[in-house]
Amino acid sequence: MSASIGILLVNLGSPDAATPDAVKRYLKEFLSDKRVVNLPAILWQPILHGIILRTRPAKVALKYQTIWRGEHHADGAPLKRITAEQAARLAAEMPHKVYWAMRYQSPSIESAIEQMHRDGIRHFVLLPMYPQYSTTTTLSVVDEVERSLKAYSGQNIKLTTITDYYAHPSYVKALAESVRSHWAKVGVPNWLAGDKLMVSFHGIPKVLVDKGDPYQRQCQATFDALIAELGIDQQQAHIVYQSRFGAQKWLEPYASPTLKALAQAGTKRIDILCPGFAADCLETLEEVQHELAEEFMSEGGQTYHYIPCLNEHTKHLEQVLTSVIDGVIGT
Ligand SMILES: C=CC1=C(C)c2cc3[nH]c(cc4nc(cc5[nH]c(cc1n2)c(C)c5CCC(=O)O)C(CCC(=O)O)=C4C)c(C)c3C=C
Ligand SMILES: [Fe+2]
Ligand SMILES: [Fe+2]
Repeated sequence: MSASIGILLVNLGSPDAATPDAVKRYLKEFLSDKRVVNLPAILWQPILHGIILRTRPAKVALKYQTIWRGEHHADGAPLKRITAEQAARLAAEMPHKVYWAMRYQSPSIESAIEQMHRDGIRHFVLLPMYPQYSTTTTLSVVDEVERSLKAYSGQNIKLTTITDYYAHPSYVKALAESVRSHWAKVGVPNWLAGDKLMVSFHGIPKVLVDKGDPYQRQCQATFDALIAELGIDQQQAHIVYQSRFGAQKWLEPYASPTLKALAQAGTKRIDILCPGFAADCLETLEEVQHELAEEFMSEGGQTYHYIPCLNEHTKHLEQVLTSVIDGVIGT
C-alpha cells in the first residue's frame, strides 16, 4: 500500500525571472487569487491593473535581483531552489516519493499532480510549507490541489492535508536550536542592556482574523512555545508582523515601526528570525535581513543579526518534516 503514497510540498512561488515582465505575471496571478485579496472584482481589478501592475513590477524586480542566483535563471529564486532541495532531501529520509510545486507560477501544482498520478500515486499527502494556517496561503493551496485532482475523480484518490504544524514539538525544538546555535557563534544577547530577540511573521489583513482565520493565534502560539523552549521571557522577545501590503489594517505590531521605536528607546542589538517561512525568500532575505536592518540602524541600533529559516538543514528534514508527515500517515 505504501508504494502508492506520494508527498507533495507546496510553497508560495516566485517569478520565473528577476525581470519586470516576469514579476508582473507573478503579481497578476498572485494578487488575482480571491483567497489573497478578497475585494469585489469591480473594485480590485482597476486598482490591480491600473496602479499595482504598472508601478510595482519594476520596483520588486530590483529587489528580486538582489537575491537572485544567475541573472535570468529560472531557478534563481531562493524559495524555489530551497524547496527543490527540501524535497530531494526528504525523499532520502522517507519510503515515499516526494514532489514539490509552487502555488503561483512554476512548477505548477497541476503539473506535479499529473506527474504523481503517472507515477501511480493514489494517496496524495499535501504539505503546504506554512507552519501556521491561513486562508490566504494554506487554504489557497488546498483549493488548487482539489481543483487539479478533479481530473482524476472516480479513481479512488485519497488526499491527506497537513493543515499546520505551528506547535509541533520537533518544529519548536528546531527553531530553538537554530537560535541557540546562532548565539553560540555570535554570543548571547546582553539582555540587561535591552537587547531583543525579534520573531517576525508575514502579516495578513486584520479583517481576515476577525472573520475567523486562525493565523494570528497560531503565530502567537509558535512564539510562546519558542520563548518557553529557549527559557527566555516576554521582556526579552517580541512578536512582529512584516510585509504589510495595501491600505487596510494588517496584523500588529508592525515590524518596521517596532524596530525603529526599540532603537530610539536605546536597544542596541536585535537578533531576528522568521519562523513562519519554511524557506528563505524575498520577504526574509531582502525585507527582513536588509530593509529592516537599515531601519533599525538608522535610528541608532548597532548590531542586527538575521537568523536564517530552517531551509534544507538536516534537522528540518530529518526531524521536523518527517515527523509532521509521519503524524498523518501513521508509519
Ligand atoms: C494581500 C496581499 C498578501 C497577503 C495576504 C500575503 C500573505 C502571505 N504571504 C506569505 C508568504 C510570502 N509572500 C511573499 C511575497 C509577497 N506577498 C505579497 C502579498 C501578500 N502576502 C506580495 C505582493 C509578495 C511579492 C513581493 C512584493 O510584491 O512585495 C513571499 C516571497 C516569494 C518569493 O519569491 O520569495 C512569501 C514566501 C505568507 C506566509 C502569507 C500569510 C500568512
Ligand atoms: Fe506574501
Ligand atoms: Fe514584502
